[in-house]
Amino acid sequence: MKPTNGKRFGQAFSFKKKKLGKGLQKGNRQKKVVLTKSQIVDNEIADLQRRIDEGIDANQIETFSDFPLSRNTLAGLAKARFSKPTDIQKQAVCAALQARDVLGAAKTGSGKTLAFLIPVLEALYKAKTSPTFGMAALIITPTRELAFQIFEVLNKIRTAHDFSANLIIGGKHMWREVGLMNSTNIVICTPGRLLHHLDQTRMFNADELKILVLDEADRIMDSKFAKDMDNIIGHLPAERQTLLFSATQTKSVKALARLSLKDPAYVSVHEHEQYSTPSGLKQSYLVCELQHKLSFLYSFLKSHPNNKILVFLHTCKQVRFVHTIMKRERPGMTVLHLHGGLNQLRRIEVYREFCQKQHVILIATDVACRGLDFPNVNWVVQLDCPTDAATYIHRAGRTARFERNGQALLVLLPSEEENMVQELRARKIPIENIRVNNRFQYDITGSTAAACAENKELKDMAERAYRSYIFSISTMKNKKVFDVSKIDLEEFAKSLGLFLPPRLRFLEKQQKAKAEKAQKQKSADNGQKAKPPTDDTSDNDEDDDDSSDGSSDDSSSESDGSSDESDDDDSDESDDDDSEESSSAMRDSGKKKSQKRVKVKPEEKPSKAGSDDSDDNDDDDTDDDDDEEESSHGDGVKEAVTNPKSKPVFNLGDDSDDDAEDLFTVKRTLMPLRVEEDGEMADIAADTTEGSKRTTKAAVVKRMKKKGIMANTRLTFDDEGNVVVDALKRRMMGDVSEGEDSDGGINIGSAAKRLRLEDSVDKVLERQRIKQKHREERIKKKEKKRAEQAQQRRAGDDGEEDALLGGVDDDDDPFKYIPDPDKLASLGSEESGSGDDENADDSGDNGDDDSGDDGDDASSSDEDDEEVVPGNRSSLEDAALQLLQMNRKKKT
Ligand SMILES: Nc1ncnc2c1ncn2[C@@H]1O[C@H](COP(=O)(O)OP(=O)(O)OP(=O)(O)O)[C@@H](O)[C@H]1O
Repeated sequence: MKPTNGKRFGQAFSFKKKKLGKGLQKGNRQKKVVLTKSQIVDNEIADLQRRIDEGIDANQIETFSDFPLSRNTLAGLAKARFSKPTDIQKQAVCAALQARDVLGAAKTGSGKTLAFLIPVLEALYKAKTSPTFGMAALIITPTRELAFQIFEVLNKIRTAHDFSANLIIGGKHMWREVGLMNSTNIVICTPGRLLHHLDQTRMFNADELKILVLDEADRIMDSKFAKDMDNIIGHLPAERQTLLFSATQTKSVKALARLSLKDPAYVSVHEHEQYSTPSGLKQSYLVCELQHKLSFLYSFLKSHPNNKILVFLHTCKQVRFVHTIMKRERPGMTVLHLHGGLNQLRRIEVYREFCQKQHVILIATDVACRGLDFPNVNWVVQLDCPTDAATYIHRAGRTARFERNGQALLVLLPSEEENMVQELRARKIPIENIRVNNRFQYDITGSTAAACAENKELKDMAERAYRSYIFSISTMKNKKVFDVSKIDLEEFAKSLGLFLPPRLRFLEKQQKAKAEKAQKQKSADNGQKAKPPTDDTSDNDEDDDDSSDGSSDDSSSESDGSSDESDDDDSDESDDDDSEESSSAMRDSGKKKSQKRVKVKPEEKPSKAGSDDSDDNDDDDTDDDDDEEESSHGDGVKEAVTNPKSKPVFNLGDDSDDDAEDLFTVKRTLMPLRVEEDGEMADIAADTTEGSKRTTKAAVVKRMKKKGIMANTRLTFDDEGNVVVDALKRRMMGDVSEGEDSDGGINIGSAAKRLRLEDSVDKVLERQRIKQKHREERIKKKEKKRAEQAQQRRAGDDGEEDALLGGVDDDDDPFKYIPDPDKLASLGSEESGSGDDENADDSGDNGDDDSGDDGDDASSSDEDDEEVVPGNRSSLEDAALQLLQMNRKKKT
């Protein structure tokens, strides 16, 4: 019997023909059973489940088709050219297909991504997820780049499935993501952004979630993300499958309990191997002083020209600076940088560029340390010591991936060597010590200093890099390895091109809090009475307040030191930047200047300094408040100034706290002295320093605006203290000064323009002033000469003498011979053209003479003035010239 709807039947039949194979077709030809697509899927799922229930032996698996996987997944894998599963894939996929929670651990580059992506596709397929279903799978990673990479792998293998997938990683407009969230089956995200959506996006929920994956699970479950993760987990249904993967898997019961895993399968394929790092990875370390690191890096890059090199540093600010310096030094390869401070687009661009290029250097924070699968990296250089062995493993694992070879080099400070190497060896990391051949070393310290000297921006970068590094070291948990007291700050600053080490307030605070704590402990131990109420006690109270706003608590401020992985990049010391810039700018002016300034300080408070000296040996000193520190630094300052090398190293131990404080406060004492010159600015600065509170530049500008003080203006005062308004200057300046400030603050562009103009106006006026002075001198000389002549004549002729003397003495005005300008007004109007010419000439002169008003110029213009002496010319000429003089006088 022919089907009523031939077309439909034909479709169904041809589909059946295609899907069911020849044997089945023959058998069914008579019955002609029509299966819908949905039924075929159901049958396939049932068949897969049956195979799974029968049991899968990971050891029997050779190819992906040996797994009970859906045809679509197998097609995707084949299309992406994955045929043989790796060890972790065999084990983890088997466990996950049995719907178990999985804790997967395997060496870096061993294929963990596929080990969780395959179960994700299968879980969704079995749940018959359609694009409108909502979020059924959630993959959480610590970084955006890793999320992006997973998304790309997923896109390769999901081609035959029709699940929707999307990246939710921030850096895009929220509203765009909102649209995506509700129509996406597989969401790949970073924790912060996901939480944002879970909390704020209407209609978005995770009720249909089938499978949760945490890639780099140990990182995601550690303290940095703990809060976010707890909140996220609160939004997820309890009934779900959970897969955790990492090269350094967490076994923390506490962390796992938070995820409520149910009888998880612990899959650790390399647990019993001799080493925890890939066999193709050759690892070595060398010891290098901090101040030589930059030169070492440059030497290394120069000596490995045709390589792909990944360099790790602690903080974004270091990365920015080192990247700029390396680019300037031109090591012969493209230099890229990657860190959390870059915008999303740039991050992805850099990631792609580094993947694509063969000979390239990438300087990065730990944002690039986990999971990223850069192809063919030859070297991983850890220029800053990793926070712990796990970070080392992840960083080094960016090379020697999936059966390839690679080299990892770790650079350690002498103070880091012993404990770090011990820690690495305890984690089964084979690492050997190598030495640098100094013959092949370049030294870029000089060129870095020169670059910083000529480029303010670079110098600021260097300062930030300096601070952020010290901050990261001082907040590291592992105090055995990271000891800020062992850093030679002065030398380190020099190596970054800085003349003097920038001030480190967070360290001061830390020290203060530490000392306070120690003192409290000490007095508690001794059962001593509290100190008698002196100035000190009130000071201590202030200290308590101070320390409460931040770093007093060591443990709370401790971190892993690196500003990196998540999207909240270096929040670290950035607060200091603004407020410290002013002090750093001051330090630019050099040691000589600072010597002058700091010497003043002890004289200002001699008695206090003296009293503090007496306490110097007392541990209590370290509890003193800011004022006392300043005074007590009097001697320390002198010492530091006369012998800058005397205390190059901070010693944070009890005995040497004083020394460290001395060095710190060298900079602090400079602060008020610098601003004293600036009139009212001094008040502001004094206000801000008095209470030991630092204000930012922005705050100072605000206050200046409030007080109506114009920035970059010079006020001149007369003897009575009244402001002298230079009318001529105003006129010459025109209305440029009016446009100086914009509503939003100082307009740097117009301020600079105005200053330039002001400068040239000053030059013109100065030239006028000098001319005038010379003129007056000449006139005086002539008067004197005339008086002498008159005296001589008087000797011979009394009558004549009277007349002459009367001519001089009757009137003190030396310009008596100049006609009344009003009388000459009409003449002047006729001659005004010549006056203008004169002006034009003057301005022309000045225009040429940028170098200012040296003697030559003055004399050359004086030649013209010689002719202005009255009496040598006709009365008309004289009058015109006198008028000119009048014009000039008026102007000045
Ligand atoms: N079965 C496979 N066949 C061929 N290549 C594979 C296979 N599985 C993974 N790879 C390749 O191995 C490389 C490393 O894979 P992957 O990034 O998943 O490693 P990983 O274990 O997650 O590393 P890490 O611990 O650094 O995150 C990738 O380039 C990937 O394409």
